[in-house]
Amino acid sequence: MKELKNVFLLTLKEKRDVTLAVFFGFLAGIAGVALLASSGYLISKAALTNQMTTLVVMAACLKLFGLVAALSRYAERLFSHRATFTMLSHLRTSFFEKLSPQAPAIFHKYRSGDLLARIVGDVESLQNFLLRILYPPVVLAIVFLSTIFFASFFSIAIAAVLMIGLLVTVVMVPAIFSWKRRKMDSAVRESRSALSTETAEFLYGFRDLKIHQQLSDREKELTSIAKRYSAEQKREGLEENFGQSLNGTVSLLVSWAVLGLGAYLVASGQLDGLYLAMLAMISLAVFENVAPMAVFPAHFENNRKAALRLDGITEKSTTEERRGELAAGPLGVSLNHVSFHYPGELRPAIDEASLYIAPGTKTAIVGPSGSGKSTLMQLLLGIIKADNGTVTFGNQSISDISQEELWASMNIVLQENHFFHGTIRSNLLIANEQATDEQMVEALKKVQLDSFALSMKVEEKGGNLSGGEKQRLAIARALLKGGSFWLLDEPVSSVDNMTARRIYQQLFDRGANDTFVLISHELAGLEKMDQIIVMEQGRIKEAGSYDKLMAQKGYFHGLKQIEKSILSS
Ligand SMILES: Nc1ncnc2c1ncn2[C@@H]1O[C@H](COP(=O)(O)OP(=O)(O)OP(=O)(O)O)[C@@H](O)[C@H]1O
Repeated sequence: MKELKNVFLLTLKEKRDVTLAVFFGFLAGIAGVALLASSGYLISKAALTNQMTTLVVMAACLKLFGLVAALSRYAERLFSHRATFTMLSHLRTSFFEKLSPQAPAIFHKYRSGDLLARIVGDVESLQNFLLRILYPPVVLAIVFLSTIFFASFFSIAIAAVLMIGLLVTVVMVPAIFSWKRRKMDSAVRESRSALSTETAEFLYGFRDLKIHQQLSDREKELTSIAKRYSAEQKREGLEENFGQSLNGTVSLLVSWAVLGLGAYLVASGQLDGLYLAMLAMISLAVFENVAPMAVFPAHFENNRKAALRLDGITEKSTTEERRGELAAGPLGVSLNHVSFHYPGELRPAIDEASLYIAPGTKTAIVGPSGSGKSTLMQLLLGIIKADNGTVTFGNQSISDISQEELWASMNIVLQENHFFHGTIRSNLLIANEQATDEQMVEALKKVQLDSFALSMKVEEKGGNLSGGEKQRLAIARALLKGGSFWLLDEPVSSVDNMTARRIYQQLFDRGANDTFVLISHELAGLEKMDQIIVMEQGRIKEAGSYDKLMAQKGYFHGLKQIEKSILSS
């Protein structure tokens, strides 16, 4: 039950609506009982006596109870649904607030389809928390107890039968179904998540699957997952129907028992025959309210699992508050014996790395593919957290700095950069909403994209731009940002050498006093860097200026020789 504590607290934020929903739910239920009770009484009275005044009063009561029942049901629906939708909006907001600090590292752990299934499906499942879990048992209990109390004035035995009926339909049957559902795994939820995940993979990889003639195989796989999902839904539906039927049967049996017992009591002179029809009708009416309890176990278990899965994503995110402030001006950064393992990997991607990047200097990080350069970048960005060791900006540990503050001071260009459907202008404004057209045109010029008009259309994911154009547009975006710490992960790998050099020149001229950290496969042109850090298998092999590393005749020198021999052959 503790899994649902958070949803419960969010629902309680809507105390007023919840209380009104319970009140009107009770009123609708009790008015329904009163309606049938008075009609039973009316029928008996009409059959056994001829007091017109009583009949007229009872007929008026019938109308009144009918009206109250209908209006109260409307009010109950109104307040309960309003509370539910407000609670859902609180839930989405609080979930998103917990989730967003974990992005983009969260994709190391969850596939995007699975996340979508959780964000949409599981949050939606929780809309049933108030409507089907929290208040139906409360309303039902009050309606039932009031009815049993009323019936006890006429016959204690009939009140006891109603009480037994209550215990069976509200406690026993749901408890048995709850226990059964707990034993079943959450197959529907899991197959829904599998369907969503595989559909996302299918859509992302559609082109490649088509090229490799794997489309039909994947389609078959997807169809079988979809069928499994339908089958699980059907099984769940049947289970719910069975619960409802069982509860309905028990309710009718109880009504029969009331009638039979009532008839016996009338025959033995212990009950006035005038009340027999009324008590039988009461029993029929009160058990009508029991129907929601049949689906209670299904909804309870669904909600419990949904809350558990949502908590699973966000449990680590209730992180400590980060209060540290970054110093003004260009930043320096140091790593002290930092290690990092990707989850489930044996080999560390970063192994005991220590380095210092002074403020206002230019550092290149080089090394073979897979040596840990991008992982190091992610550590500097705070996207992933070191398992051991410390990352410090100025004199602040990265764990004390809020991600927003850190990123606000950085100009970041990654290997892959996202572009939104829109125009060049709208994509540039992401970096700086205040940027003027002149500044944007100037930035485009600096990355040799003078031919681009600001109004030029950009397709989804920059589909109409070449790889090199996308990289240059990303650099233009970074130029507009105005931070003083540059993190560039192979920013011009798809750009021709001549253009790449011009762009670097522009960047270094523009940020003469800024700190640059550049990841590169290219060993040419590193003479201008203040420091070169050479990585291999997650370790820092060497660090120093170009001249120092060449004079040292170590690893970097070796790489340069290999490069030279390849170029000359
Ligand atoms: N999300 C991940 N999960 C598990 N292992 C990963 C993940 N990302 C990278 N790795 C592993 O970590 C190691 C370092 O990868 P990283 O991307 O940092 O290398 P790199 O030097 O940037 O490579 P490249 O030059 O090819 O971009 C590699 O062995 C890689 O397989």
